[in-house]
Amino acid sequence: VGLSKELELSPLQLCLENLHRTLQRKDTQGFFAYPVNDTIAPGYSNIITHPMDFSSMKYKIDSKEYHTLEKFRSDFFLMCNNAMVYNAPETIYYKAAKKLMQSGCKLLAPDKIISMYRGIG
Ligand SMILES: CC(=O)c1cc(-c2ccccn2)c2ncccn12
Repeated sequence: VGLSKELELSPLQLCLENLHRTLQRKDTQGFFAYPVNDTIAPGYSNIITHPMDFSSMKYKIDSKEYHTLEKFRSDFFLMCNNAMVYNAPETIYYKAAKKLMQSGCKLLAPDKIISMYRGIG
């Protein structure tokens, strides 16, 4: 039921859901919504050893795989970095990743993370 579902989410999870939603909203073209596959990106799985995308991050939040904000933060930067490794600088994907990373830097700045823990703790 609705309320009991809500209560299942720990304070950390609520914080992670919030950060995830805020960051995903910035991906207006949806380039980072789902795993990149080799059909749309030839050779992707040979070049990128640790793929990451917003849907995988959401799954990790819901399955309580993130025990700290730092783990969530590193997955977010992994996702952006992968796009800046695979795609050439002049591509729309590289530019979108760079912009998304800049938003993430602000939202996930260490001092912001600390104040979030203060808020949770
Ligand atoms: C994130 C990324 O590297 C990416 C997303 C996509 C993408 C994602 C959704 C729809 C279309 N393209 C993509 N296509 C070709 C090469 C790279 N990409």
